[in-house]
Amino acid sequence: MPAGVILAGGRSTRFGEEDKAVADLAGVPMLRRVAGRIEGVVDELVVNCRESQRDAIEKTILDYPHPTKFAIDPNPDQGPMAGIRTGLRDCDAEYAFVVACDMPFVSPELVDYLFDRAEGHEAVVPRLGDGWFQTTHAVYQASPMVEACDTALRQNERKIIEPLFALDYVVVEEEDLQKHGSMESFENVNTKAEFEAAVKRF
Ligand SMILES: Nc1nc2c(ncn2[C@@H]2O[C@H](COP(=O)(O)OP(=O)(O)OP(=O)(O)O)[C@@H](O)[C@H]2O)c(=O)[nH]1
Ligand SMILES: [Mg+2]
Repeated sequence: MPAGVILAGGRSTRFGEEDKAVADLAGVPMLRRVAGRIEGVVDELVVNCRESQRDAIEKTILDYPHPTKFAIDPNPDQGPMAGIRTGLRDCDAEYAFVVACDMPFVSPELVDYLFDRAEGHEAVVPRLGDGWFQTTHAVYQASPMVEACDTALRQNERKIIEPLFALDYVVVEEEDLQKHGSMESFENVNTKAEFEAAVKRF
């Protein structure tokens, strides 16, 4: 089975003082919820974050049913694409589902479908009706994506979409996504208000 990579190296500035990754979302830290949602479709978990976040996050995943690993950003604050690179570099599996720590409604059915679509390709990226590529809710073949990220970063390119164009990638459109899981999967929690609204749904 493939790996799950959870990105948590951001500063949660819209959220406030607290690290949203470990914020208590109706009794379960948000990152732990994300990990739990995908535990049936991955068998390895890699968490990307800064060194200073590690202890607090580690406590929340001690009971995870699969091997877990931390991929610590060598240079913090280089953006989510650098985080994807750091996380994927530490995966044992050939393919990984990369997801942000603030997507607590991630749908395992949808993730499984993205894995299915990845066969024979280097990336599978959902695109919603608004036209945005959901690069932090996507499947990548680890080694080509790491290489593509390294190339982009070397060119001082931090746009998260950029490495994709160096890969053989599949785009899964909203109409297709809707048939394979809930669109709640793509919701992300940035502010305290969004967080409180999410609490009520659990
Ligand atoms: N490794 C790493 N991950 C990041 C970085 N910036 C954002 N991320 C992650 O990318 C995902 C989406 O980012 P945002 O929703 O902007 O989260 P954030 O940056 O922590 O929050 P804001 O400060 O409010 O933008 C989250 O899982 C973040 O943890 C970064 O500089 N490095
Ligand atoms: Mg941010």
